[in-house]
Amino acid sequence: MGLLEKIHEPKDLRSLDFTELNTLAQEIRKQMIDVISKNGGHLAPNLGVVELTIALHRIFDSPNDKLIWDVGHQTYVHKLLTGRFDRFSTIRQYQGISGFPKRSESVHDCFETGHSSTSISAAVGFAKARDVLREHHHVVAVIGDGAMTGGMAFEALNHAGHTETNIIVILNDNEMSISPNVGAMSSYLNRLRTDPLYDKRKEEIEELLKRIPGIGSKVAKMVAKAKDSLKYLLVPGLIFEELGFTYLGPIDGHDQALLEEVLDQAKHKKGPVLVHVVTCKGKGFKPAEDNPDVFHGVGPFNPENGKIIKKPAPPTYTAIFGDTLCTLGKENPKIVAISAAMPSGTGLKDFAAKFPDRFFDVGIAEQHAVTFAAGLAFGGLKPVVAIYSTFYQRAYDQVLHDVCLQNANVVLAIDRAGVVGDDGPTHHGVFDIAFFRIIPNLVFMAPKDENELRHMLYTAINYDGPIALRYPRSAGQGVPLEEPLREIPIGKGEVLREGSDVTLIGIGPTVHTCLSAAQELRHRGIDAAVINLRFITPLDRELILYYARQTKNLITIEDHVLKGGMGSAILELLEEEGIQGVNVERLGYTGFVEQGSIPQLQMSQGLSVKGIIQAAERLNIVHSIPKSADKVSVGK
Ligand SMILES: Cc1ncc(C[n+]2csc(CCOP(=O)(O)OP(=O)(O)O)c2C)c(N)n1
Ligand SMILES: CC(=O)[C@@H](O)[C@H](O)COP(=O)(O)O
Ligand SMILES: [Mg+2]
Repeated sequence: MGLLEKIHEPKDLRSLDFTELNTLAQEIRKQMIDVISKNGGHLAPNLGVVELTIALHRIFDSPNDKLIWDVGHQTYVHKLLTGRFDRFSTIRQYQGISGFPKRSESVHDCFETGHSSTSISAAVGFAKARDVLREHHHVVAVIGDGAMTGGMAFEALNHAGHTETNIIVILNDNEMSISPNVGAMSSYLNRLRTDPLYDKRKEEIEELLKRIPGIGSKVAKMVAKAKDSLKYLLVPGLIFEELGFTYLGPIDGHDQALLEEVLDQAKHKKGPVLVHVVTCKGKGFKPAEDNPDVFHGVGPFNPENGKIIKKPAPPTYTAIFGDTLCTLGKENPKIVAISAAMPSGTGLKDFAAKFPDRFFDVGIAEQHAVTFAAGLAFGGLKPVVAIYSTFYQRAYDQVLHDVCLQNANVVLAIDRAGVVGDDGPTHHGVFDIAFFRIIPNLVFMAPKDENELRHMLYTAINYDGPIALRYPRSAGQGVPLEEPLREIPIGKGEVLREGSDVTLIGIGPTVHTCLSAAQELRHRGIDAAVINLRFITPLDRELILYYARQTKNLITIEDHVLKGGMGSAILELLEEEGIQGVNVERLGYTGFVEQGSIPQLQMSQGLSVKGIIQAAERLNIVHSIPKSADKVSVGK
């Protein structure tokens, strides 16, 4: 049995010496490589924080002291050290442990994260509560250099500094966001990391002091001891000092003894402290060290050589989006593309390479990304803002207030719309229909397959005003890509199948589940029409009302929560038009959706052929479900 299996809680770490800790670090890395090579997950971020997490759990006393992890994708080590070694092989799996902090999983997970740049705000909250309740524990936020580019982080630093709140912020600086980090903060940190002057100036000053007869060597020792005051003079960690923080660092984030010494120092300082830790993303696994972006969030791979195991599948919607934007970008020099720190995740890497002056990676700053786009639009360009659905939540006011209210000519590309799989509830894009469809002036569409995505993107580029399209984190349907690109008439759905007994209305890829269900219903003598709605706003009112009156039964199916979704919009339409005697069944999610594979989640949530048949049963238009019903489901 190795050391790791004997660690059931942080206190078990405190009896180990540095040789044993080094062995433990190796065991942790091996365990993560083994499990993530099967499950997939955030390997590189976690390999980079092994020594840091061990040190944090040795110097601080979780759960009395609060450890809050920004984004939380780097908490696998924390989970291994806080009693979840035995369940670690289930990480990110359906009904397994989460890949992010989960309060229900452990008392050591004091705050749930997943969206970036929230940790310092939460830490200030915990600290202020501690002070009001006259408690005396420590509060520590661990935030990466990427997350530090998020506006919320600055809001919190500003508040903490101003109120002199006793918190410790560990800045885990590995020069990487998902891709190489961007922005002025990143260049600033780079200067701090690599400031040759700091060491030189420190030596020069100490040499100078030693030369002063009599007192020199004593003063030199004193100054050397009071490193932090010397740093204050020398190291331009000033941005944090000016915000009221004591800045400690930069220090080697893989030097266990040094980490513990500095964390202990930070623990005894008054007021807000920022410890600048320099780490290597992917440390200890060469393929991940060499390609930290690829191994940031990785699928299954060969643990021997890091070779990614790719399953044959049609191109993803994201890939088709990126390719099409490059094609359109060649023809139209006004097209510019914006990413919030996720150029590869959003398929914009090729566009960035082909049109470097027309691509902007703004860092983890979705709010800025959207309003920046509005500025670009009124400046005469055609901006396309590609952000995951879940991260668009961060920029809601900017979409409403800065884009739609003033009709800015902006394209909102909403990637990862629908359940996204193993990332779980913090990342599922299942609220955007609700929060975007209510905004006036916004056209909002969803393609049924990758071919329609291309035509919709073409339509969006040629449309004058705010327009959004949502598409999932999955492979396309493998349909042939038609040329030439053509405009989709705004607000017009399409009838894929005629029928007289019930109308199945899908939006996006759920249309394919409707088509499969219609086949199944036909075997029971039920004649189902299938509509590809295409537009959430403006709704194709005429089409919906015609089929509502004709079949008297509607079943809507959306990869989205029911509340405020596409089905709600159709109910509102029937009510506005005073339509009576039409039965409606809506399929979608009733709340937060857990983690698991996309098909698993859609099946378990009733977004499947079986789900539609059961809905038809509830409408009393079909009476039994043979076993074969549930073989097919939406998405891949
Ligand atoms: C609001 C928000 N936008 C985007 C993301 C996607 N995302 C997850 S991790 C990450 C990069 C984080 O970089 P950093 O904080 O430096 O952590 P590292 O992975 O380098 O340890 C991004 C952009 C997110 N989780 N939240
Ligand atoms: C932790 C985080 O928010 C990102 O790494 C996210 O997991 C990426 O999602 P995709 O894998 O869908 O690009
Ligand atoms: Mg980083």
